[in-house]
Order: sequence, then structure tokens, then C-alpha cells
Amino acid sequence: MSESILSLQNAQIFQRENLVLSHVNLTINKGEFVYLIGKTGSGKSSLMKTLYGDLTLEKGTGSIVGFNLNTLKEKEIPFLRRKLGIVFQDFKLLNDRNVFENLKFVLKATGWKDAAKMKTKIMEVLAKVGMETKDFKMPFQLSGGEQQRIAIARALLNDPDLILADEPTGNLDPATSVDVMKVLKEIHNSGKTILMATHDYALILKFPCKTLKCEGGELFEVVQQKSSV
Ligand SMILES: Nc1ncnc2c1ncn2[C@@H]1O[C@H](COP(=O)(O)OP(=O)(O)OP(=O)(O)O)[C@@H](O)[C@H]1O
Repeated sequence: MSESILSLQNAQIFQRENLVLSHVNLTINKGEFVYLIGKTGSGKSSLMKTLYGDLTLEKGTGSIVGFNLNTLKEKEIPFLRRKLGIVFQDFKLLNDRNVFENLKFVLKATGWKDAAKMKTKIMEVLAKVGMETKDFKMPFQLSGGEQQRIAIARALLNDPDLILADEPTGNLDPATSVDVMKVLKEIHNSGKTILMATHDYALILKFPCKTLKCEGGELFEVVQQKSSV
């Protein structure tokens, strides 16, 4: 039987007092790659934020990477995020330090102490995104696509059970988006589970996968046909 990594049942997603999505039923099994699509303002980011503990799940039930979203305490959120790799549209790299130090910062913040082990891990994740020769570069010396690769490498540091990518190609041109998508697909092929919010339909057509759509305040699966995505 497939192992569920993420499950929401009859969930309601709120932004403050505003109901953004209702009747959300969603299961993601280990090893899946799932797109989350929908127009701007349809609730993709709100759903993602609920999954990484930035918004509270107030109605319905939910569990993710072994955490119960209904009973999640503030102090548990860092532990939840260690089991998630989160990738954002705007990379969120620290501009005052180089690539290596950006990654080391995350390892130290998550309890790593041994310098040699940290170096091995950093070079391992950089190799996975094809950036092993850029460890000494400052973020502003990198292109947008390269910065996103580093952000993906950062998301891999703690061997996450699930990667949540919120519009990871949103700031990239079409060719660079395809390159970054290839990196994400390689990571998926190596056994990782990925949920990716996007409104880049060209990418979905090029790399078809299970697709969920936020529309009219609800979430449903769409069939992979040009007319339906
Ligand atoms: N911090 C906030 N406070 C109150 N309402 C918010 C907040 N952030 C988003 N919203 C509202 O929640 C709804 C869903 O927004 P959300 O950002 O989840 O959409 P989205 O599908 O991710 O859009 P986009 O593709 O533009 O990122 C919108 O109506 C938005 O105005």
C-alpha cells in the first residue's frame, strides 16, 4: 500500500477571517510529484502556508510528514520545517554571505556541528543541482536560475520527506524555468515527493504530472489535457 505523506480531509483554508478554500481533500503519497495550479488569488499560497505551519488549520483534519496540523504547536513548527524542503519564488538567499555559507547557516541552525560533515553535505546537495563549482559565489553574482538551484539545494539539506515549492519558476524566463524544472524532476526521480504550486501551464504540458486546481474556493484534480489546464 502507498504511504501517505500528506493528507487533508474536509479542510478549510483561511486567511485571517476570510475563507479561501473549503472541502479540501488531498492525499499525497510518498514518491509523487503533484502540481497545484489556479489563478492568482485562488488560494495556492494559502494552502502551502497551511501545510508548513504559517497558517493554522482551523477546520477539517490534516497531517503532514508525521505531524498533526490540527494540534501543531508553535514550538513544533521548526521541527516540521526540518522535514519539509521549502522553495519560494523569490529564492530567499542571504545576500551577505556566499553560497557555501548560506547552506552552512541552515545546517548550523538545524543542529549540525561537525564541520567536515557539513562540508560533505553541502557539496552533495550542490552536486544534485549542478552547482558544485559555485560554492564561493555571492548570491548577487548568480543568475536567477542559479539562485533558484541554490535554494533547491538548501531545501535538500536535511533530507526532507516532502518538498513544497511555491511558484519556483515564477521569477525565471521560460528557458531557465525548464532547466530548474529538470532539476526538480531529477530530484523527484531520485525518490523525493514534491508538491509544486505554479501557474506556468507550459511547464505542466512539458512535464505532465498529477495536477490539482484551486478554483471557485475549492480544490480538485484535473485531467491532463491541453483544454483542461
Ligand atoms: N496576508 C493575507 N491577509 C489576508 N488575506 C490574504 C493574505 N494573503 C492572501 N490573502 C487573500 O487570500 C486569497 C488567496 O491568496 P493566495 O495568495 O493564497 O493566492 P494564490 O493562488 O497563491 O495567488 P498567486 O498566484 O497570486 O500567488 C486572496 O483573496 C488573497 O487576497
